[in-house]
Amino acid sequence: MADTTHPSPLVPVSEHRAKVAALLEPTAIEHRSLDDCLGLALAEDLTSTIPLPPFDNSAMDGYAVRSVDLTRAGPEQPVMLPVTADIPAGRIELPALEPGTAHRIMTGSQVPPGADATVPVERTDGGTEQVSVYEAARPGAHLRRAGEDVSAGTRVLAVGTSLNAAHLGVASAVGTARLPVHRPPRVLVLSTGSELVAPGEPLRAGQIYESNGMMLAAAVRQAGGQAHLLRFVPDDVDAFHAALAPHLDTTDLIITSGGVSAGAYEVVKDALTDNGVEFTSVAMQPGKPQGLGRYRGGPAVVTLPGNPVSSMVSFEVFVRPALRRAAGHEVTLRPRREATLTESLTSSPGKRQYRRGLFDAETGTVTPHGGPGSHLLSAMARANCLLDIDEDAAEIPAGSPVTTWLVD
Ligand SMILES: Nc1nc2c(c(=O)[nH]1)N[C@H]1C(S)=C(S)[C@@H](COP(=O)(O)OP(=O)(O)OC[C@H]3O[C@@H](n4cnc5c(N)ncnc54)[C@H](O)[C@@H]3O)O[C@H]1N2
Ligand code: MOO
Repeated sequence: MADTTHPSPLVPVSEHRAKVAALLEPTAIEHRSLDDCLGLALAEDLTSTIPLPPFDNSAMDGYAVRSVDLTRAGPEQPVMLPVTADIPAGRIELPALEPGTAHRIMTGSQVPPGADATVPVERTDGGTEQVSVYEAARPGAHLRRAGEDVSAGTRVLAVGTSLNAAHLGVASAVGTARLPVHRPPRVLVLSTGSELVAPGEPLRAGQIYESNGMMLAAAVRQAGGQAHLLRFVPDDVDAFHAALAPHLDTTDLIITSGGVSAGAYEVVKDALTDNGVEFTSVAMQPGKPQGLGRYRGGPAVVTLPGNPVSSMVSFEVFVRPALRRAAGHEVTLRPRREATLTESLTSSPGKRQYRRGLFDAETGTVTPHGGPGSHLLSAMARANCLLDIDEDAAEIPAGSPVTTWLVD
């Protein structure tokens, strides 16, 4: 049973965060097909071996020409040129463009030797045997030069990049089929509490629907981890160990929620205290009761408090940055903005407070949303930011600058 007789001194948020970060090593590097890399972190710089574009090509559908042949062309005095070749995209062998002639050319097609401009088809009569051109062309007009985007040997993606659609696009464009990426950390998410009922089941007196498990598993996935949700471990120490046992070899991090405060039935605390996990109280609201360690010397463990807002805020403050770092991401923190508070706030001195809020990017203001209560889940679901309020603050007047973390 949990020992409630010796409350420990409050640990600063920064200290607990550093300890959680130190629990997780960077995950292994795997070479994955691009199709399987979205959202993962690149493990090495990607350098292009080819230029982009790989060859000079036309930016428009029209006619490849020599600009000197068109110096006198105008709307009233078209210059007529014989069309001596057709160049669809992908044509490899190209005839040279002889003086006084034009080649019909398509967007992306190679520019034939001798041509120095493209005339868009709209500036011509569109002829296929011969073409009347109604506009002069400056040298280089509507051409895209080899290497204009990327020259061979340059870095196109940096190690630590969180791969998005454009990154995968450029990796494909330089001919990469597979990329070295960090394997997503494997996270086991456990909920404890005999009062918990699966959503979809009937709710009896004294029961609540389980929500932390789904929420934390989703937060793990959004952070770039691979989550396995194990719900409804009953408030029983043996059942707790038995639930963990089959997953130990395939888990990097165990996240629990609930069962860590001062009550008589704190199963997480009771099961983990002599099995590698240390429990502390952090100078933070919400999210005071916390724990961390290694389960029997194996996977890392972070125990989060059961109140839903406490669980989620603790995940944001402690777990998300550590997971992102272990998964190799250069950017581990949420975007932060200094915003002007629209209404006054009170806080508990001695505890760093994280309130939920609505950040308005247009006005640069932030409005607290919902009260400080750690059961106010629906207010958190409507919020778009956390207000990071200093440990020493007691009252923050409207108009004060406050650091906000933008969450999604
Ligand atoms: N005497 C004291 N009581 C409490 C203290 C304290 O210092 N002394 N701390 C309070 C604070 S702060 C928090 S936070 C909570 C943390 O409690 P636990 O981590 O032990 O969580 P539980 O007691 O199991 O549950 C708290 C609350 O959250 C609900 N819950 C739990 N798990 C889930 C879940 N998976 N899905 C939805 N809701 C869940 C649970 O039903 C309770 O309502 O302790 C305070 N008490
Ligand atoms: O830590 Mo509790 O989170 O204040 O409700």
